[in-house]
Amino acid sequence: GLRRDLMPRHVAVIMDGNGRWAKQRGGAASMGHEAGARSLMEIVRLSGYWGIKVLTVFAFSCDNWTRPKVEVDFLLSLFERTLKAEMDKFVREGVRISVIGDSSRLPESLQKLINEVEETTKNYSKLHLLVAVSYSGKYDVVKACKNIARRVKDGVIEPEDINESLIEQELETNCSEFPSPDLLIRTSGELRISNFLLWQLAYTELFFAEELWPDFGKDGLVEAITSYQQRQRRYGRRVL
Ligand SMILES: CC(C)CCOP(=O)(O)OP(=O)(O)O
Ligand SMILES: [Mg+2]
Repeated sequence: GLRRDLMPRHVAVIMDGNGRWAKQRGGAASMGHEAGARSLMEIVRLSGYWGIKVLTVFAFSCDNWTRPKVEVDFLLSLFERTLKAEMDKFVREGVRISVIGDSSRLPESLQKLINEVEETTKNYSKLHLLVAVSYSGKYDVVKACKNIARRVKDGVIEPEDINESLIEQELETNCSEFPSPDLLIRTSGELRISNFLLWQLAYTELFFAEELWPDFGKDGLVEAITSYQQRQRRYGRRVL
């Protein structure tokens, strides 16, 4: 069984497979995304119950903007509906919500809702849920570089002051108590990072699940965490 003392503090998830799940059932992608939202709420519930402190989920990447407008509009409205529908539960359970990504591209109504949800839940500490929307790892690093270059240009810092910690403070995961994921789970059998967190995944354990995201639940999460708990993390050292 799972060992609570070996629970990963920060789990990151690339939720993939909604489209294939819908196709298997003769439905449109929207049917898969609806099922995927239910899957996410189950994983949030289990993460909080098992004492995981941070859960970062890839909900919509910068590259997803190239999908058909009908699917993009559906996904954005699904985010809004889900945030509204689940808000009471987040408040009751003490789940802090942060949305990372280029929010300037989101509809005004969704930006407003995100600000309200982040403000309402900012002091909760049961579980910190980071939802990556209009996000990519390269977007995050480029933005950090711009901010740092501006500070050097303004004379606030010198190039010599730039180090790993200073960069991490500029990444959007800086809001998290544990910014580096211990475990990354990707569903649907795809074996790639797809421009998710990049800097932060430097020493993250990777787990690839066959299940399509809507089919990923307690059994899948137990399998992923059990695999994680059996691994020896060396961080490049020689361990005798
Ligand atoms: C937006 C994101 C959560 C969607 C993940 O599923 P997907 O639409 O990429 O599904 P497929 O890879 O099966 O098409
Ligand atoms: Mg996909």
